[in-house]
Amino acid sequence: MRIDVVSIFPDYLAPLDLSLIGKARRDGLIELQVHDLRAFTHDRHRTVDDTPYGGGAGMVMKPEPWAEALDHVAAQTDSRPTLIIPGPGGQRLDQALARELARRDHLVFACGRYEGIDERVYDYAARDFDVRIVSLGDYVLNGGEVAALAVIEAVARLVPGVIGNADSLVEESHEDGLLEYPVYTKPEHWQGRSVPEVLLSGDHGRIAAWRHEQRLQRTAARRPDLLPRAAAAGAEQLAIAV
Ligand SMILES: Nc1c(O)cccc1[N+](=O)[O-]
Repeated sequence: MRIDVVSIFPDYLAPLDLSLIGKARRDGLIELQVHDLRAFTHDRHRTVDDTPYGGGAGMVMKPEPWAEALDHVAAQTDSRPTLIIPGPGGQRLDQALARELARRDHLVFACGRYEGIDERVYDYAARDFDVRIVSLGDYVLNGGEVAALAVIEAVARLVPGVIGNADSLVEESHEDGLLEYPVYTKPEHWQGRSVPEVLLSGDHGRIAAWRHEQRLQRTAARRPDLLPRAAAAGAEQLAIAV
């Protein structure tokens, strides 16, 4: 998978050099390029914003640098990349969307700042990209970089080989609609609290059943809104939880 990110704060994406994503880049599973939007300006002040037509507070990101940046990225590929523009009005990121995006060959992230990107850029980009607006949630951020980091992590970890043990992807929260079960490690007894006996039994059938029951109970207690989707996804024994 190829990922490009365009931002006026390229250092914001530095965490993508770390941990599993960083290793995936070094292993060649993911190719990541971060581009400074100001590299696509031509004035002395490297201007990327200006006052909004119609008045109002704040500044709007100028279309010209974005057009040059997107043209630069599009020229590097024969495919039609998916352009993800993080924004509060976008499709909410969930595991299903992460899985969908993980099937794409080339993701490009346009990280807006200020009051946003000139609206004409969205239309301009549709010539070379499949444009998707994606939101982390209904709250206000100062820009798209945090969202880009979250989407990249959620998507990149689904790329085959990025997570060493693919089994760990199976019973994760939201993968089949249910939250994940509680986990424990040594010591067996800690602060007057002990590991559930079933986990020490060595009976894999009992352990699997207990873990599934825990997932059902946790989902019913913490996120009952997920139960209908879990039922549709085939999470058995939902009758116990509802
Ligand atoms: N919510 C928000 C924002 O206010 C600005 C950029 C991106 C997002 N978002 O992805 O959720």
